[in-house]
Amino acid sequence: MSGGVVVAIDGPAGSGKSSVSRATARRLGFGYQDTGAAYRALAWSALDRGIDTTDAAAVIASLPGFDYRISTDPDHTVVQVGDTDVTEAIREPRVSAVVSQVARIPEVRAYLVELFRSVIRESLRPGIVTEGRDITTVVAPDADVRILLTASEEARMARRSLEVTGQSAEVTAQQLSSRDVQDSRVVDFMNAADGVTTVDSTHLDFDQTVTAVVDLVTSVWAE
Ligand SMILES: Nc1ncnc2c1ncn2[C@@H]1O[C@H](COP(=O)(O)OP(=O)(O)OP(=O)(O)O)[C@@H](O)[C@H]1O
Ligand SMILES: Nc1ccn([C@@H]2O[C@H](COP(=O)(O)O)[C@@H](O)[C@H]2O)c(=O)n1
Repeated sequence: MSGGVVVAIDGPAGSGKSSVSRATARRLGFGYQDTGAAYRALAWSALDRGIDTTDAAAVIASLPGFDYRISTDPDHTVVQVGDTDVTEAIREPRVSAVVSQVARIPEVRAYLVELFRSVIRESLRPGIVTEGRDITTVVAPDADVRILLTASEEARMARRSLEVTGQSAEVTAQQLSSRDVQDSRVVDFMNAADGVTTVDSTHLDFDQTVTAVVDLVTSVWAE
């Protein structure tokens, strides 16, 4: 693992993992790794190449040609597949709708877990915040700080609806909920594993949530 502080954050869709992790990394001068971006980029790439995302063998066959890059600078997160900047495209509802289909394939998970670990190992900053669904349990179970970031389904849906334009709040809420149902068949990100601290942001505003996470990290860092 990295010589710096490793912070692992998991949680359901819309719990604030990416925005809170990025803000935490900024405050602490750490790197930031969004692992969902890799699953999204693989799903985007499959759609782009006309690969059926329900065809596990075809998705697995696409892995060796999957030329994925992500920067770990929290001020400048760019996601690329080959020469294409897919930073925005991977957030489109058409990608969110199929990403769980590629994420449930064990070979895909094994491949990406190794990639995530290498990013953590190669980080040159004093620490790195990595967020996703299985970071506290599979990718970095020995991380210095392990957090499950939660919020009630109502709060998560309301926050996500504020972001998504062009479709009704009901459709957005339904997509978020169905993605969680599919994803939780593969990894448990609703319950904190042993040694993982839960931060429930339901009644916290954004800054209070970031402060809660930063405080947890600095309490370990100061030791
Ligand atoms: N404590 C909070 N209070 C209010 N809004 C918040 C809070 N935490 C996060 N948000 C907002 O909620 C929205 C969803 O957050 P974010 O995209 O970081 O979630 P996520 O867990 O990464 O979601 P996904 O897994 O779907 O990518 C964002 O608009 C973010 O600014
Ligand atoms: N560690 C992870 C991270 C993500 N996934 C899958 O990717 C999807 C998109 O993730 P977001 O964090 O951007 O919402 C998510 O729905 C999972 O299917 C994963 O399996 N493990």
